[in-house]
Amino acid sequence: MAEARAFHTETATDEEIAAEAAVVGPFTDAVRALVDATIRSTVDLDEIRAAQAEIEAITERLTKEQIPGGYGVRYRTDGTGRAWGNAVIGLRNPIAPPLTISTEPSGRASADFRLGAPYEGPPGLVHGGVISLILDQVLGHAAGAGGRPGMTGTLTIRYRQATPLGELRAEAWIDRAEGIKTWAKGRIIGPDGPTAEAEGLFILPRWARERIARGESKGPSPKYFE
Ligand SMILES: CCCCCCCCCC(=O)SCCNC(=O)CCNC(=O)[C@H](O)C(C)(C)COP(=O)(O)OP(=O)(O)OC[C@H]1O[C@@H](n2cnc3c(N)ncnc32)[C@H](O)[C@@H]1OP(=O)(O)O
Repeated sequence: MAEARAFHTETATDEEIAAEAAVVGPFTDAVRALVDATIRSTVDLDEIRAAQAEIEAITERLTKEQIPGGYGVRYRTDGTGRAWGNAVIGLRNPIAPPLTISTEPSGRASADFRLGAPYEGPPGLVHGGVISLILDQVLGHAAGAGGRPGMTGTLTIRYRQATPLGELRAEAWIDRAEGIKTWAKGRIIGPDGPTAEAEGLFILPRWARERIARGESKGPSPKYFE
């Protein structure tokens, strides 16, 4: 089952996780800078060919040892977890901007972040799919923060005005809830105000409901999806 593959338990201590983060965080930032340079560099074609050979050598070095599949989410017995492969927040994912999302137990989430050249759609503007990606995550965090984690069932975005590349903010909150369903709302705010608004329905999935019913989990808590 996909969820069995994706959720791992681990015994790493705070110190071990901090030591790893101190190395892989800056490493991922370096790869992020490489992605940006891949788009924006104006060096000549011979220089690009030479750089490609060096990058391929580094990739070969890194893939000598690697895990199968995605990073998944690793949990400790205290319920804290790390989603370091996540496409929006992942510490080890250079595709992630990344967002650092603040949450409140009342079911609110927010993040200030920057989107540069790798996230472009229309010229100088953020790709609509990237906006949807970010809102999905931030709305999901709001639901989880309120103790109502879930998988996205539906996500509706209203693009009110173009979102310029650069400094942005995302905000989300729980709008209402009923049984296993939680509706969250949110928005992206640019320099000229809100650019996109979202409403999403987050559903506690059947497999999580069954785990809770079997007594294998204390209840629907954010730890499933952090
Ligand atoms: C700290 C937390 C951080 C969290 C961050 C998360 C951010 C990222 C979130 C994601 O990106 S999740 C990935 C994108 N979403 C998915 O891949 C979800 C794929 N779909 C599923 O896994 C399942 O369809 C789903 C979990 C949504 C529902 O499956 P269930 O087997 O639990 O549903 P079931 O058939 O038992 O139906 C339960 C209720 O939900 C309703 N339902 C099911 N799927 C629905 C859907 N897609 N839209 C609307 N309603 C839906 C269904 O009609 C029913 O309503 P009623 O109880 O009123 O009859």
